[in-house]
Amino acid sequence: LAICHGNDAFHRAAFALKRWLHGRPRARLPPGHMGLPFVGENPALKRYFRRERRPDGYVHDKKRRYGDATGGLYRTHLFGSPAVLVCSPAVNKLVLQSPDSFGVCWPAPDLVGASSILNVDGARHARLRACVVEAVNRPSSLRSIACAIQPRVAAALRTWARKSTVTAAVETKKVTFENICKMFVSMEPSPLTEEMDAWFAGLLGGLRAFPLDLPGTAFRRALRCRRKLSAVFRDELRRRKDAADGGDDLMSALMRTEDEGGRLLSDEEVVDNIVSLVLAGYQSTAAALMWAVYLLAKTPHALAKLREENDAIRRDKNGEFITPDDIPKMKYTAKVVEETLRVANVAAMVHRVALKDVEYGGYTIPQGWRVVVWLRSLHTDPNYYDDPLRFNPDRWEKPAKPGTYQVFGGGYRMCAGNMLARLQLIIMLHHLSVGYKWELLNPGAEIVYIPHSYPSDGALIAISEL
Ligand code: HEM
Repeated sequence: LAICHGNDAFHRAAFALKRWLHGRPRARLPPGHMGLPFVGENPALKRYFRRERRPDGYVHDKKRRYGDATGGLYRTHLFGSPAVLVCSPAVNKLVLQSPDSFGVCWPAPDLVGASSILNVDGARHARLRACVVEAVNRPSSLRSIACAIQPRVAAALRTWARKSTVTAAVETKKVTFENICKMFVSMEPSPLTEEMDAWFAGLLGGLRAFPLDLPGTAFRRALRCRRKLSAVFRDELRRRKDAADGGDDLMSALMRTEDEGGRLLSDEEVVDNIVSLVLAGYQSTAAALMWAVYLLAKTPHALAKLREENDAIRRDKNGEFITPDDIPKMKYTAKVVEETLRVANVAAMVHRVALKDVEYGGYTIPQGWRVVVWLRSLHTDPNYYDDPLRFNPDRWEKPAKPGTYQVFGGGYRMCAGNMLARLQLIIMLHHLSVGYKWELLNPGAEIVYIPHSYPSDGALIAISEL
């Protein structure tokens, strides 16, 4: 305890000295605690997530201890850096929508890719973002994507039923990866894509690990996986250029992207972005699909309503696949999608760094400190959602209170694939609800929250055709 207090006092003193030297002695840090030297509150965070299995307890206990009057700001030390944790609609908005004050901050930028959309700022970011949004998030592109991915989803579900017992987490990953390979680089499943899947898992493991480039570390392995993935995509790029075959997918859209001076993206930029786009869109979507399967199995009345709506659509369509034109009619399905995303909290938090001292509510977020935007605490706060841990699609009869629904982040870096993620959920919910019945084999399986939230058995289900 004495060491903790000593560490906190040290950081407060360093802050006070700096403010005093800058002639602003009255500036205050938000309330909170810096935890242990070097590791900060990481062990406490792990305890809440891993041992106590109540991830929201970390923020709720801070609110209880230091009060709500802070406006949702708490000082801490997380992921190797002094940090301010933010967790209210107003302050989240400030952080996510102020590019001049808060920049992107990845623990390992090399793994993400130096010229990736996730890493760059300013005009470069805007240019890449426009390209990605155009290629995967606009109604015109979603129409062709719906055609391309639906047969695979329908076939995957038939395979699940043939096996009769499957682990939803494994199967949703498989079908999502196959679809992403198809949409982004026109690759069909092959032994190579299977290897790539394992390399992406290695890459993701490194992003979550301490960035220590030593033999045997997850980080070293992730660097190796990234190099292999870059080599595969570089070969594909070269092949397209040699054959003068641009293709019609996300890679081709990146290959056509120009800056104001008419300069095309370099090969490195295309490759960096393809790697990070797969990374951004793959496991997140797969996890959301798995949670939909899980939550519906636990909520039969919601599944019955979903089935009723989708049966009617199927009858209207005479067995043809759905298109984005059908989506406005799928009102209950849309509620299931939003509620799944709210409860699943696939992206629990996002990270920024303060580019300058920022004042908010009488406190200072110091320049250079990490800012952890705790998205999930909004979605599990009873002030914003009645009985927040209950899966209740009907709650979407009314829209969420402003600023309290941030499953895709917000502002100029809000998820560039949010409509694509929603479309994939809608397509799977449609085919699953009209064609199959399923039940959880371990309904009481514990929920684990590290490295991300999922039932400990991966949602093992028995599934058969209706
Ligand atoms: C359920 C699935 C998904 C969830 C929960 C999710 C969540 C998020 C969140 C919270 C952010 C904001 C990160 C930040 O502010 O730093 C983000 C950014 C991003 N996401 Fe998603 N995402 C999902 C699916 C996808 C898909 C399918 C794509 C496909 C391309 C995608 C591409 C991106 C990109 C490119 C960004 C960075 C945007 C930018 O910096 O301008 N995401 N996502």
